[in-house]
Amino acid sequence: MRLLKVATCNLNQWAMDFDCNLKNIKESISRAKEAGAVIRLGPELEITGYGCEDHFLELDTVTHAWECLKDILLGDWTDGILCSIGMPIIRGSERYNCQVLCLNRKILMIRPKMWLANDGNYRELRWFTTWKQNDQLVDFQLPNDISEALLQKSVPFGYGYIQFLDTAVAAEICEELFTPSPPHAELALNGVEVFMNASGSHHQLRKLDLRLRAFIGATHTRGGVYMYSNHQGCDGGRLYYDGCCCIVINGDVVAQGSQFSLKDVEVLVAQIDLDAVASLRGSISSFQEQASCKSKVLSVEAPYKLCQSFTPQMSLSSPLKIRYHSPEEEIAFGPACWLWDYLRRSGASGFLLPLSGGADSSSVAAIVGCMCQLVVKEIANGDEQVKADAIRIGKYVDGQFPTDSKEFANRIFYTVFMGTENSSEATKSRAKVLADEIGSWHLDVCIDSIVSALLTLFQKLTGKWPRYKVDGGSDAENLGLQNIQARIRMVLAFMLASLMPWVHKKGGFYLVLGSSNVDEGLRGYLTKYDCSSADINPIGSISKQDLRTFLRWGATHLGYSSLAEIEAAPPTAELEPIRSNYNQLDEVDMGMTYEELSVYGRLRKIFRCGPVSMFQNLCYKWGGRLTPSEIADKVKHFFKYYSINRHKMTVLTPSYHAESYSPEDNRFDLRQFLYNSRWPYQFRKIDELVRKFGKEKFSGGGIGVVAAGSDDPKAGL
Ligand SMILES: Nc1ncnc2c1ncn2[C@@H]1O[C@H](COP(=O)(O)OP(=O)(O)OC[C@H]2O[C@@H]([n+]3cccc(C(=O)O)c3)[C@H](O)[C@@H]2O)[C@@H](O)[C@H]1O
Ligand SMILES: Nc1ncnc2c1ncn2[C@@H]1O[C@H](COP(=O)(O)OP(=O)(O)OP(=O)(O)O)[C@@H](O)[C@H]1O
Ligand SMILES: NC(=O)CC[C@H](N)C(=O)O
Repeated sequence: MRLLKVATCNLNQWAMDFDCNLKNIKESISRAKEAGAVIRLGPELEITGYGCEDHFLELDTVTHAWECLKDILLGDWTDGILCSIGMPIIRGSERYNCQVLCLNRKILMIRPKMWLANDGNYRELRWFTTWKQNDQLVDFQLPNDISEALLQKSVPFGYGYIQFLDTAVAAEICEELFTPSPPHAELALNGVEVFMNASGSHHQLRKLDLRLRAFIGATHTRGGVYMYSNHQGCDGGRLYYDGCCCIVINGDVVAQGSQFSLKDVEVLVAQIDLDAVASLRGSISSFQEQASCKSKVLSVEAPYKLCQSFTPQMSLSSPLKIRYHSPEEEIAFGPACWLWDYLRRSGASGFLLPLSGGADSSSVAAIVGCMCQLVVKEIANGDEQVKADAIRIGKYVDGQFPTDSKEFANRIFYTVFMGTENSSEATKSRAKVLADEIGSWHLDVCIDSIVSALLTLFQKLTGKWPRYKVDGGSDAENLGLQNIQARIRMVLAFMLASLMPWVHKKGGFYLVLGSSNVDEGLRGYLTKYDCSSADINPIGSISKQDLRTFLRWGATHLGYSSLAEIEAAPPTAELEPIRSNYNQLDEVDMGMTYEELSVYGRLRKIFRCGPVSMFQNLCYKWGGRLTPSEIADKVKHFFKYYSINRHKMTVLTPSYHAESYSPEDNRFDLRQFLYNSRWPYQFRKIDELVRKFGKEKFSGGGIGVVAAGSDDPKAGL
């Protein structure tokens, strides 16, 4: 037997905070060594943090990364353990995203990334170039001060593996695994038994199985040990890196780390028998055949042994049943962990949420409640960092710390209901009941006097007093009156967020939370610069449908029973007067249901449909119950409002990225914001198709879109 103990980790790095990152790296190495591991794998670009973006263009960033690496190599961290450490490296005039493989205070090899992540949220080609000389390992001259400090002049740089005396080990960097022709395939034929995948990969709902299937697929039919390490947490942007470090052998997961956690460092260790890899490979004839005529990959010799032979002191890690979170849990825990990182790193004293008692703001309130529960739980589990952060943010004194999530929420979470004459008692009371269940500091204010002050001013200016439509007013008057209420709420929310800490003698400021969902954004069913404008939004890329199932789940699993009643109520903006024969309803206002919006959203973004192909697909999907002409009207209606309102996406509050159909304009869904909203060419083509096929019967088929849940097979692996 060749017994090998390996360690991988989830690290909560913060882009550009070198001290924080170095501390976490050292902690993970220490824990790996304590556990007796001889390999330690860390996440991609772990020294700088993954999300540095244009900071990678600064020479300082690369220099500081070398300084941190030098610090690690001058200590005893790498004694007896192969450490794979991620950092940017400049060679000549090219900048690479690299894994630096170190052992016994020396660098054995530098492996630059060959296939960069460059779609969706990723833009690695903006900062790095790919390593293209796959048949070369070149000599890399270490920077002078590193070279002097380590007494090492140069190191092999390029694509290859490290040949130890008893096994072969290679890096495969994040996206490389997901390419059509991944390096591990030929590395396995070259005898590499251990693959180390350093990753910077973000959370997206319902995606974990794609990632796990890739690790399993990589080793199931060709044998091997697959180690995966990832960042975990908010490293300064909209993404939540969702950890899930794991170790897989021959297609079996033998160690699986957490997906959502408040821990800064999580180390996972497994003990495996490499003879199981050799034995599997030896039993597959096709593997033997391909290995015997493989194209050769270069290697670096390392005259060390990593394995132990058969000994009673070691046990073997056995296959685990993979744990998946339900989508409802993902909505609760992902944004909750992201919010915690944001809060503790922003210097704020808490959150303030305009709580309407409707589904969206109540979902945000529930997520903050969930965050408070996680904090209390983690402190009870002995996490000193979470405890220190919670004491600082909650302003606990005399050795006190949070032991009850409601009490903690009361210190750091403010909710405010801002009613008008159009608000119902039902929503006002739902907001209050939910706030009580969560424990937030709840305020209830009536803003009618501010609305009428503005209208009085307007009357003085123009001599006019606008009326609602139900009272005989025009569309413009009706919209104007709604938008005043909505925008006053935003101004008041920011005022309270800056002054309430002073009122409560706390100092600091509160972060204003936004609560518009992905569908409202897509349709533009929100007032620009109203309460949808906030500091951050944990649900900005989650669909209404997913939020509704989350609310039902939260009523029992988070213990906030009022969420069930909130979910059951029909969505309404309550910006127009309620009359015996009129009640403003979202879906009536929008001219489409939230379910339809989800379908349009997925077809537009995930399946890259323009108006014509969306129409064609929907003819197959909905053709059984709607005529082509009805479908054409729906598609045109959607594209008209999507394009009229696209400008609102340019000022969307920064939101947790959770959904691949997000219309977020700043980073993810890059499009123009001034459209010809009549789409004359495209709509004419649709009309031609309606004329041609208007009487035909369509049934079944189309792109496999369901309202929620179906997704791009590739996005956000
Ligand atoms: N192409 C363009 N490029 C840049 N800016 C453009 C623009 N077209 C209009 N604009 C600007 O945008 C303004 C129109 O947008 P906006 O002011 O948002 O107003 P608007 O979209 O007309 O109205 C807001 C809609 O959101 C609905 N709503 C539903 C639920 C809740 C809430 C809420 O707020 O709580 C609101 C409300 O019922 C109404 O239908 C124009 O007055 C103009 O200033
Ligand atoms: N009466 C209110 N009190 C406090 N905040 C409100 C009130 N009405 C609306 N808001 C805030 O404005 C946001 C946008 O209002 P809108 O009516 O569109 O709600 P929504 O997006 O349907 O969300 P919700 O389901 O929370 O009502 C809400 O999410 C909420 O944060
Ligand atoms: N950092 C990367 O290479 C990311 C790759 C891939 N798209 C992912 O989400 O995992």
